[in-house]
Amino acid sequence: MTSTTLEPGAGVRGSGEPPEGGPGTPPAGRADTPPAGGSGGPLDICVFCGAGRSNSRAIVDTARTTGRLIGERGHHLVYGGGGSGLMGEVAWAASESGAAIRGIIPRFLYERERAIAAPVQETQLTDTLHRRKEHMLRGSDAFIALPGGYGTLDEILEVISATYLGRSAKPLVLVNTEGFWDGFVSLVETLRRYELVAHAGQPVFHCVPSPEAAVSLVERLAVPAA
Ligand SMILES: CC(C)=CCNc1ncnc2c1ncn2[C@@H]1O[C@H](COP(=O)(O)O)[C@@H](O)[C@H]1O
Repeated sequence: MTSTTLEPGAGVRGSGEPPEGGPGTPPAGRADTPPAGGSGGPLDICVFCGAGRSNSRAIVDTARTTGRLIGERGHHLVYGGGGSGLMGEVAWAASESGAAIRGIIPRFLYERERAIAAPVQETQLTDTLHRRKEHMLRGSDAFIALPGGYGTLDEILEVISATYLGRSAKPLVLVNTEGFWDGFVSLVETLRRYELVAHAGQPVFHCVPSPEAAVSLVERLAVPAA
């Protein structure tokens, strides 16, 4: 059974068949003890990751493991709605382990990112990338970022900005497979060193070595919506 939530003016699309084929812990956004969350209920976990597939076996495995864990632990997946690349890997693994899945995708990306091949139960079509991010931020309890490209960076910075400006308290956890995020963490340290960003009231992001650590951390920090 699939359903699609629409923005005004958006077209209805469904979901379809499966796609083809199926280190370290750098300093987090901040080192202080995070606030207690974790009521133990199911979370709407939004996963940001690449629409491409990556040439790294470890990164593809990270995507699959993240999706699998979300389903196995009884959580729901919110993601960018694509059916190919790392997004497709997360979604199919989550689906195979029983997760409810909501895909949020701009209409203009629906075909390009093979949303028809994604195992979503609910597809939300938006008019713009901006609206997609708004829905992801508002409709999720926590965010896990896997390796990705410009779009993933954009999504991460959207959450970081909202947290930094005190407009969100939802945790963001970066999965640092093969040190993928080391350069990003280092850039943030540079911004701090030059006093162009300050410490926010809470960590603006966390960085962990594995999907297991990421899911455990969001379970501890996130507060499910009532
Ligand atoms: C430099 C910069 C931040 C550019 C902003 N560019 C973007 N902004 C928002 N979403 C995007 C952007 N580029 C790609 N996306 C979308 O974000 C998702 C992840 O993209 P990516 O593979 O990480 O790439 C894909 O659905 C992709 O189509």
